[in-house]
Amino acid sequence: IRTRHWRRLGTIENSFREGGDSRSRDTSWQRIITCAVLGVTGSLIAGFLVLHQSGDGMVVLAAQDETLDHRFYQVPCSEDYNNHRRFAGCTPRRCGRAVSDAVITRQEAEKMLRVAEAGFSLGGSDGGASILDLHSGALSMGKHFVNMYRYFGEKLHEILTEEDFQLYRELRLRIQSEIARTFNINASSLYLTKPTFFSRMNSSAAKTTHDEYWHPHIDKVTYGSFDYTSLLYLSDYSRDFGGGRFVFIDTVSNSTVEPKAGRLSFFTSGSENLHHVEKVQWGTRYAITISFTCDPDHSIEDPTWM
Ligand SMILES: O=C(O)CCC(=O)C(=O)O
Ligand SMILES: [Fe+2]
Repeated sequence: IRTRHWRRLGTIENSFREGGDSRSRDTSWQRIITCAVLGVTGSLIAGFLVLHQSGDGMVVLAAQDETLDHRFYQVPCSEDYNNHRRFAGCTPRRCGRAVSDAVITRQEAEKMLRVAEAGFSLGGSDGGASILDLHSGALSMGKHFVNMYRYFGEKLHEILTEEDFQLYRELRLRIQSEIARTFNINASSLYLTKPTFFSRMNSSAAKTTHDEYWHPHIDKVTYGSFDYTSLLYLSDYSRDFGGGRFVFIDTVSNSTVEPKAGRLSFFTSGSENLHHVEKVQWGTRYAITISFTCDPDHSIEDPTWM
């Protein structure tokens, strides 16, 4: 029902615009009909927004208890992309946010969750946020990071298998195709970039600034090379953890994507998509941030078993 409402909103917005144009052809009947149509569509939009707002006034783009095939919400692109080299066929011309529960299966997410749990079992932050980066080997450890490939050496073979790396690569490729399809760009002009990492968040008090995952930020500003950000969730909001919703911060109202195991959320990385993660209140939240750039100079290889 929600999906249908969402699609209908697009249609309503279009009819709104067409309604506006027709006002210039002004017979009084046309004006009366136009006013009536505007009134009805206005209340429908208001109704829609009420329907999709959670108790705290947040618009819910994707609720944990729904399964979405594909939902896209377009937003105007920011100027950020003009401050960097532009790449034809890749640099965003169409910006927005997408959510799909149909790209990655729950079983695949469960496998990745096991990889995350195994990796984090070797270390983890003293505060509320740990990261594990298969590319650089960075793993949170107490108040610092270690290079797990160097630190654990051969012992890692007992924890991370060749198969885990293969699955990671397979999911990454699928996500890349989905981004390309959604934003109408070439999948081959998109490159994996860093940082790309597993995250584990809980309600422990922050011990260093690295634990403060809840600050609003713009990925392109924070990480530079990002053009498209994707997030793959490995656990369920309200079942595995409380708080910890992903929030897009907009001028009129904020909107949330509630994490769900296997849910893929992706968006253009500029300031059109300012966001943050709410503080986790209880439980543990696992996700993977997989980032893409249009700039081949910033591309990184898939991690391999060294
Ligand atoms: O885990 C999330 O939902 C978002 C993480 C994030 O904003 C980031 O990695 O830049
Ligand atoms: Fe982010």
